[in-house]
Amino acid sequence: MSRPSEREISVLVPPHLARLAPGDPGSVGPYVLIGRIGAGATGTVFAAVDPAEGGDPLVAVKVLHPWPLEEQSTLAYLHARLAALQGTDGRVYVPPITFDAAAERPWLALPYIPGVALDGFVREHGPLGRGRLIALAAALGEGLSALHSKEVAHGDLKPGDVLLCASGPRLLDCALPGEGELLGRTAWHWTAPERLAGGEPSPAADVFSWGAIAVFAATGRPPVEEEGASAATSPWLEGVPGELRPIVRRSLSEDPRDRPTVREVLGSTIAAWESISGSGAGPVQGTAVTQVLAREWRGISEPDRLPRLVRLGTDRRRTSGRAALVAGASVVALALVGGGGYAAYGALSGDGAPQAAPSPSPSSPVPSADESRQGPPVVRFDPAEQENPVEGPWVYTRVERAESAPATPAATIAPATWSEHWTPVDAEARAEAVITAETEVRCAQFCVPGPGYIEDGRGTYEMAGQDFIDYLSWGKPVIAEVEFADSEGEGDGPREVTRITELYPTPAR
Ligand SMILES: Nc1ncnc2c1ncn2[C@@H]1O[C@H](COP(=O)(O)OP(=O)(O)OP(=O)(O)O)[C@@H](O)[C@H]1O
Repeated sequence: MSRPSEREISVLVPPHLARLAPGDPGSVGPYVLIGRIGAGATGTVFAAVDPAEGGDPLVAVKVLHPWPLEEQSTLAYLHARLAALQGTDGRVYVPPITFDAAAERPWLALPYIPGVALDGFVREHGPLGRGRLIALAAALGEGLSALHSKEVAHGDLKPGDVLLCASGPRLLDCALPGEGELLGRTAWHWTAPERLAGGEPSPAADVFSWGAIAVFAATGRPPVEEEGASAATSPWLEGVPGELRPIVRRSLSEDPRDRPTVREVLGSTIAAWESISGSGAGPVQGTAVTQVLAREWRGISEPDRLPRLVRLGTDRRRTSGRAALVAGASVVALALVGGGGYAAYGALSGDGAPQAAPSPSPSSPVPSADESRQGPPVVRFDPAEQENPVEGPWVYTRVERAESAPATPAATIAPATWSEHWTPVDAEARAEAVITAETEVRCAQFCVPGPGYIEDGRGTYEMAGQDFIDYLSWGKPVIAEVEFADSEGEGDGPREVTRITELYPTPAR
């Protein structure tokens, strides 16, 4: 990494790094934010640099959504959980480098992991072969074992939390406040029944998720495709290699007491590997898991990072706590604009120069009741209503903005609450839509940003149809304008959607 001047550093950034959005902070704690990596149910993940870091300065900073964090007791729980994670063995699990649970918007910083998420990898390349599958299963067992030895359970393990890197799989994340109530909608394929019923994170629930992920990695499908079906008797176990099937089946037991411990999972996985490789410890030094990875983990290529010059500005003081959000010279201006709640902003462009802020929207991004009745229909996609959230067709309901909705969108509106401000035009009338790879999707600020921010006055990003389908699987009802291929009206059968534009208010800061 070269340092051309005190105020500029060269950073290798992730490919397709999305620009910061209006309203994003320019810095968080000591970190200067340079783009958006993605977003999930609990927060937005930014690529950031630590100006004081001499080596590779790239980190991932997750800024948490505010709505579950209003109670002091929740913040105390968050602090305790992040503190416990910090000391975890980082060979597989990725623990936070640092965090601030007392900040106005609590955040945590993690090492940047240059991997490919398991769900995307399987979607693109198909199920993992037997050797690589066993290596994945062993590494995840080791990651969970490291967490459990610190008396922390992950609580929200899903394929998107597993990054496949050249050196082996890495395990991200853990359940954060607010996530429990979303699990039934966002992650029921991967979540133990007792946790879906409101139980706390536990090692036994993590073992269930381990089994569900193993099935997915082996077959390309989750172990259950219908909510409420028993994972342990699912026919999809048939695609799991025979050596792993018994331990995977036990892991998916309904009753947590019937599940193996993580130690048993690891033991059985290593035994499965020995049975296929025909040998125990070989010339490779290290733990059994290291040996499995060394033999079986080949051919995963990480996305190339791209060089970018990042200008750090003059204010390089370390800031913390509640003052952190607007510090840092990469922020040109951060000004709330009345009504629409947009903020002028300055993101760093590829050459490191601050970009001009986009013009504030002259009107609210939230359409008024009248506006919502003009133009394309506004509909609600509710993940809870989807029979097949993976393959569709996707059920939707025509909605209109409720009279009770707050006049200004700048108020704190959590995603769940936001959709309640829209009422069905006809409560009985549900229809089905087909979303394809060709469907144009404009997703609002809350979602995982795609390659391009669209200056349409609504703070939307361009995404692919598949991204939108994934987005729905987070479990949050989505309110969106839709345009159909058959613009003339609703015939029989699902209608093909040509464009989806999510409507979402500017998040409160
Ligand atoms: N340390 C990291 N290095 C690289 N990418 C990361 C890192 N942490 C998260 N990401 C990526 O950022 C995106 C958003 O992550 P996030 O954890 O918010 O997603 P999620 O697991 O779907 O959400 P949640 O944890 O809120 O349920 C994902 O694509 C994830 O792979």
